[in-house]
Amino acid sequence: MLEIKDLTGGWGRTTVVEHLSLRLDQGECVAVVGRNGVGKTTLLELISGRAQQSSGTIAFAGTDISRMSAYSRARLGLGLVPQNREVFPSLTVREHLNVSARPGRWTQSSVLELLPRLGQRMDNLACHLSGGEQQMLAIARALLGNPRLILMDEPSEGLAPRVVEQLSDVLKAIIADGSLTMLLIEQRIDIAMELSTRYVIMDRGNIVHEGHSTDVLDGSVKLADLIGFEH
Ligand SMILES: Nc1ncnc2c1ncn2[C@@H]1O[C@H](COP(=O)(O)OP(=O)(O)OP(=O)(O)O)[C@@H](O)[C@H]1O
Repeated sequence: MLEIKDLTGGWGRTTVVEHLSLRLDQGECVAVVGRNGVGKTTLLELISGRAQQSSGTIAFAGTDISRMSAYSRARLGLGLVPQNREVFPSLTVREHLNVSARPGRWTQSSVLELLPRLGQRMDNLACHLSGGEQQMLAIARALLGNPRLILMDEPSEGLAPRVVEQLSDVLKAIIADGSLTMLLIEQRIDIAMELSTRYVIMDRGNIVHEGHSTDVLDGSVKLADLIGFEH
């Protein structure tokens, strides 16, 4: 469903991702892990079309999207939940949900069933929501666009532990639903491994290691050692 070959790109003239190749199959969740600044966000932004690709190809559902605008990629079925959420402070929850809706599996009622808290906040401005609620709103908005592939950038970042647990349950439900493929950046390794079937480790703009998440969960692979975290 997504086939990235020899991808190089970054921001302006700064190259961040170099000669990276990655393949995602329909329905799987792949976790991207690695230290800060190794290019995980840039990889997602290259796929979504908001960073600048200088060479290589990105094929999505059989179409080469390398030269397409971010808007056209979204229309083809690429959804993004960006790192800083990017909700509009002066729009209400209801307005966010109305603006992003496209026909498909996810409707306003199925999204609110998954995220009931948002249903109680429909007429609140996004700027009056807590960090966790804003994250749920960013996820709701992406789901309502009914993407085939969702790119999720550090969803748990900055959230209180209790909210992180709720978020993890929401992501589990989305994956279990089976209608989506997910590429997930998540610094909480335990959550990333529970949600994903495979992981890739990035370092200096490329994938340096990959494997099955169950090997990390059962302790046969020590991910922290491979990533080079200081422990
Ligand atoms: N929107 C952006 N505009 C310009 N430069 C960016 C942008 N996002 C990231 N960068 C730069 O790209 C380089 C790689 O950062 P990136 O955020 O991709 O890494 P990361 O692995 O996601 O790290 P982190 O976990 O800290 O987010 C950094 O030098 C960063 O400053």
